[in-house]
Amino acid sequence: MSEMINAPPLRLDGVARRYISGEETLDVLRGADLTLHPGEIVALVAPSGTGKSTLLHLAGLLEKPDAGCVMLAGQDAGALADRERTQLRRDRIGFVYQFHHLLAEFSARENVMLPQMIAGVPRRDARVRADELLGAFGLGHRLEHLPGKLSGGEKQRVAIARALANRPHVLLADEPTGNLDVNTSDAVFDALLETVRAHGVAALIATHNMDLARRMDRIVTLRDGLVVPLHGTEGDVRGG
Ligand SMILES: Nc1ncnc2c1ncn2[C@@H]1O[C@H](COP(=O)(O)OP(=O)(O)OP(=O)(O)O)[C@@H](O)[C@H]1O
Repeated sequence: MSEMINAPPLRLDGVARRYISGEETLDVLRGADLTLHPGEIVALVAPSGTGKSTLLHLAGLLEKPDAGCVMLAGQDAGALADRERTQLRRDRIGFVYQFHHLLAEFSARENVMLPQMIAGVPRRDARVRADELLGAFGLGHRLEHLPGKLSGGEKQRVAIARALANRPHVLLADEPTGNLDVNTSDAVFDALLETVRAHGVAALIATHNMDLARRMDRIVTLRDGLVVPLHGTEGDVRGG
C-alpha cells in the first residue's frame, strides 16, 4: 500500500451520509470536510443528533460514505477492498467509546495485548507494550485485574491503552469520559491528552464538555451537515 509522505493522518473530503428509514430521508452529513494534522487534537462539539457518531464511524472506516472520501495518510480508503480497509483500520486507527467495551473474561493486560496479537505482534512484545501503556496510565498495579474488579475510571484507562496499543496514527473517541463522574472524567482526560500528545497521535474527540474541548488544539462543530469551526462565543451546544 502506498503512502503519501507528509499527507495528513486523516482527511475527510466532501463526505456525505444519508439515512433512509421508511418514508423518511435524513441527510446527516452533506459534504463535510475535515483535516487532522499530525499530532493535532481536535474536539468535536455539537448538539445531540447532528451526526458526531456518524462522522466518527466514517472516519474510522466502520461505515462508508455515500459520497466523498476518507483518506488516511493520503490513502483513499474508498479505493480499497474490504480486507485492505479492515487492515488499514486495525493498523492506523484507535477507538475509544463512551463505554469501555473491555472483554470481561480477560485481564487489563490481556485486553491491551489482544488487538496487538490480532495484528500479528508476538505475545511477548504485546505484553511488554501492554505493561508499558498501562503503567503510563497509572495501572501498573492492576495488570492482572479483570475489568469487573476495576473502577469506571480504571476501565476507561484500559480502553484508552487498548486503543493506543497498535500505535495508531489517528485516535477517534466518542464521548470517552461521558460515562464518568466529573473528577474521574478530568483525571482520565488528563491521561488521555498526555498520552496522545506524548505519542504524537492525531485525535478527533467528540464531547459535550466545553471545558474538556477547550483543552484541545481546535474545536469544530457540525452545522447543516458540514464541519465548521466552533468559536468561543457560540455558547452551549448541548443538545437534547
Ligand atoms: N442507522 C441509522 N438509521 C437511521 N437513522 C440514523 C442511523 N444512525 C443515526 N441516525 C440518525 O442520524 C442522526 C445523527 O446520528 P448520530 O448518532 O451521528 O448523532 P450524534 O451527534 O452522535 O448524537 P448523540 O450526541 O446523541 O450521540 C440522528 O438523527 C440519528 O437518529
